[in-house]
Amino acid sequence: MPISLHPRSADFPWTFWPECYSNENTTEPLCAFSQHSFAGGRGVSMVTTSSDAYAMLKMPAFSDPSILTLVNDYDNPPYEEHDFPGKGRGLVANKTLHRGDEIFASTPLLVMNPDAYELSTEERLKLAHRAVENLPEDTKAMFWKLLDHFKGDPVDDRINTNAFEVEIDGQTRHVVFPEIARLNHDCRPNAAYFFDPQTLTHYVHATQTIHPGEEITITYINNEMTRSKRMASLKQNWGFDCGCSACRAHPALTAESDARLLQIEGLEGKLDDWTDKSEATPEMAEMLLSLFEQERLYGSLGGAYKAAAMAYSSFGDRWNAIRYARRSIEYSILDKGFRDSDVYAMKQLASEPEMQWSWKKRVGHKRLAGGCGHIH
Ligand SMILES: C[S@@+](CC[C@H](N)C(=O)[O-])C[C@H]1O[C@@H](n2cnc3c(N)ncnc32)[C@H](O)[C@@H]1O
Repeated sequence: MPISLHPRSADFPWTFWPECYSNENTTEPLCAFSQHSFAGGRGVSMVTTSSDAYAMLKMPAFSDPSILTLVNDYDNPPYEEHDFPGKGRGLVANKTLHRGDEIFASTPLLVMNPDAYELSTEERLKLAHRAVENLPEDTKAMFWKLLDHFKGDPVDDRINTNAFEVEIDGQTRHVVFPEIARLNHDCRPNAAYFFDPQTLTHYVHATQTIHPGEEITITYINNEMTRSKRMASLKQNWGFDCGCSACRAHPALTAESDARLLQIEGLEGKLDDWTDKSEATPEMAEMLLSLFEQERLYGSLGGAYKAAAMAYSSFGDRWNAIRYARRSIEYSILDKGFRDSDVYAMKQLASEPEMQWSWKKRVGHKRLAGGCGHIH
């Protein structure tokens, strides 16, 4: 049953009085909070506990509105909407986008705490509907334009079709960004995204050159899996049969691609072995990079460049360690964000390789470069 939350005070930060529900499974009531002033009037609604909602208010996204001045700017977007048979609407570049160019920077219109699943379905849906109903009119209209793939409850369905799972303060949240929800999936995408929890901003950047007329795509899944696993994951979690070129390829080409992906997995394991028995060499890291390029997994190159930087560092090769650390930063920033620990570690490696724990760690290990087998 609905319950009341706090006595109303003069500095009440929400636009409406929150509607709340609880039961024997919930440790705290779950409520629908809305704030119209958020992000320059775009507004946001959250279905969460009171303690979580008030903790969010202390985050820079709420406490320092000036940090959001450059986000949600859609006056002159580098894309147009098109219809794609079999996958609905999508976005197509209307100018050349280079690697690193920003495509979106958006704040959410809905933040859902998965603890709401502890409520009865009826109460959870009441909160979700209340959260949408209480958004500013223009923002609400953006929500209703989103695709409802599963054709169930209209609010729940739009959330399930379009929400991203993100971490805010170490907690999983399901979050809806209306602009990014217009991007379709491709197992070999040309754009990557990351979420910055401090500013509650979701960024999308090009990871390779995107020519005018090309569809802008992201991956919805871990696209380093083999084709059958990728297709099963998309079907199970998103409810569609993937029709991207990597999924539609001839079985002979798919077999080659799957073999490369399995080799990537094996090499990543070897390069991550820092024991005395490690067989890792820079040549393995070069092979890993080559496989990522062949697979067109540009969004994941940050991790491969990191492995290469560390491999060279471990053999005391200063300039190759720096070269690959710089490349890792360039890619990882687009895929993991500018506050990511890998980005920070690679910045350290690029500026002072000799001071890092990996430096010369494998000097003395065998470094077999392969070759023709002749004895010279
Ligand atoms: C977040 S929405 C993307 C935008 C959506 N196409 C629209 O019309 O609003 C996700 C939905 O788009 C469709 N979709 C996205 N990528 C697809 C793909 N590669 N193949 C088929 N359908 C796809 C599926 O219906 C999926 O549930």
